[in-house]
Amino acid sequence: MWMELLDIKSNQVSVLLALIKARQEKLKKKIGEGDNEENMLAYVDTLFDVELPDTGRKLSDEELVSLCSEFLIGGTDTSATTLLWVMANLVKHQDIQEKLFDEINGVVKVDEDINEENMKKMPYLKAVVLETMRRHPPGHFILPRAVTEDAVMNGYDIPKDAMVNFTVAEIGWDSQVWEDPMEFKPERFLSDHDQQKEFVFDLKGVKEVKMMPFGAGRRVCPAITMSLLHLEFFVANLVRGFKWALEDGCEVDMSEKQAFTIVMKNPIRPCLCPRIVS
Ligand code: HEM
Repeated sequence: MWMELLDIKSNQVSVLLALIKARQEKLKKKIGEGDNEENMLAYVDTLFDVELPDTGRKLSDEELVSLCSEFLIGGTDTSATTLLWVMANLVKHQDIQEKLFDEINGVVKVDEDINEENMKKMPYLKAVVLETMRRHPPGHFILPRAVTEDAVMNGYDIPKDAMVNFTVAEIGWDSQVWEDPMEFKPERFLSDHDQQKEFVFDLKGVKEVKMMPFGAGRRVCPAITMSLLHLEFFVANLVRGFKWALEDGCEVDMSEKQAFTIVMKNPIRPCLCPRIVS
């Protein structure tokens, strides 16, 4: 098992390090100066000159690989899994899919594309994505935290240096906070929605933590805004273009399976029917 893990790690290093080194060389030689691609700042570029505060040393090759793969893994599987859960719920709840389709159609003109501006006028779309993240957070734990001093919480002693984990899914399923927590009801996010203002939910838990699919505190996911935007964009386009359903007699199986994230044990195999908007 341990040898297998080391093997995977060494494969990861050999694939990513070649790309990282190629990028570093390109930057050094300033090949293609003036062309757009080279003027773009890549995530890895920001790591080359980092000096660690304690020792002043630069990041090692292995550390560069770890940081880049964290970014790639953290940014792909999470969004893909969430998208699958959204679509599964829309297939299961055809009424919700139709309501979302009507919202999109009411906002976007026939010859217009969906964009960031018109998505701001789609509170139900945002509610569908948030409800999916509450009911099916792709990660059931966030990164563990270390306790820096002895503490007492709710009568429990938490000693210094203890490791604390957060049960993300259970927080979002708490029946004292959410009515019918296991039901998929996007409307719950619209109850406080003031039509005059843009729909904002305290997802970072700044005032109170009601769910935490992106974590919380200073290590909260740095890509919240971008990933919500991506998800909303994908969902809006998929629903606008097609009616999503299963073959007659088939049912959506919402069972979960632990992979890198919590995925569908039996992913949906939907039938897509192009929507004709007139
Ligand atoms: C649905 C999409 C996503 C979900 C649910 C998600 C969730 C999370 C969670 C739970 C954490 C740990 C936060 C904590 O411990 O408090 C995290 C960290 C992180 N996420 Fe995301 N994430 C998503 C998308 C992305 C994307 C698209 C990127 C990058 C392009 C990304 C990059 C990162 C990075 C770099 C960290 C580590 C931050 C740190 O260590 O300080 N995530 N994410």
